[in-house]
Amino acid sequence: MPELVFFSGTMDCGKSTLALQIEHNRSARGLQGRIFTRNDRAGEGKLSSRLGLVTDSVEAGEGFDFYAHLVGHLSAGGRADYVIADEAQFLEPEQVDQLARVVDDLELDVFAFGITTDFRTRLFPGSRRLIELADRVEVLQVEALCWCGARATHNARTIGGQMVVEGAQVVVGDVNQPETVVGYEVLCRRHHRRRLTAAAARAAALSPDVLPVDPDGSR
Ligand SMILES: Nc1ncnc2c1ncn2[C@@H]1O[C@H](COP(=O)(O)OP(=O)(O)O)[C@@H](O)[C@H]1O
Ligand SMILES: Cc1cn([C@H]2C[C@H](O)[C@@H](COP(=O)(O)O)O2)c(=O)[nH]c1=O
Repeated sequence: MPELVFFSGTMDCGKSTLALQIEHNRSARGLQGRIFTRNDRAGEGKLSSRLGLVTDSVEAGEGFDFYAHLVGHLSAGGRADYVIADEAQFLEPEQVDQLARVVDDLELDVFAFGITTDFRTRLFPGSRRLIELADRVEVLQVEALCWCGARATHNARTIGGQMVVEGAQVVVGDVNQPETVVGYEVLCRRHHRRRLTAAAARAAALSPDVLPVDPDGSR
């Protein structure tokens, strides 16, 4: 039975790498995939991983119709054995519905990859719809880690090195960026709640201990 599978996790946990591996293993056996992405850091029409691998893809931008695209491709004599959709958090809910229809009506496996929640810990609309519709939701085996060593479960956005909790939901960016640009850092929930990034924790550790206040003012 074909399936809609959602591989989800934080930023930097290996989702795009897995997408490229699935593509590699299947194409090595003569299968042909249709690869889609949206707003990849490497640019339009690219699916890239931090391991340096990149492949061409179809940009599934605003209003793009997956079902119509695949029906058009197949009707024109094209082949499609499976579908990969990376950065799926950015998809519109209707586009996720189209992916489910691709599984059910065109009988193709669809592998979607995306981050679950945004920098404010809220579900992205595309991820929400995938959780609602997917046959399976898979959490990646490689753990991204918070600076404290705990499993990273949340994504923080930083501007000028400071964690922020206000701003547009979508700002394309990366982890390990210089302080001057918008960046991201993966954290455990405890440190996300306390807004304690690696830099903030370092600064706190370096600052001199605050002495207890002397109640009668004699010290
Ligand atoms: N220099 C490196 N050596 C080994 N592994 C690396 C290196 N750089 C990145 N990685 C691995 O790649 C992962 C990020 O992969 P990527 O597919 O780009 O993540 P995602 O799509 O989830 O954001 C990291 O978690 C790490 O495991
Ligand atoms: C948390 C968060 C992330 N983004 C952007 C930043 C990146 O361009 C992608 C995630 O890509 P990755 O391959 O999973 O690292 O999403 C965003 O726009 N808004 C957010 O809140």
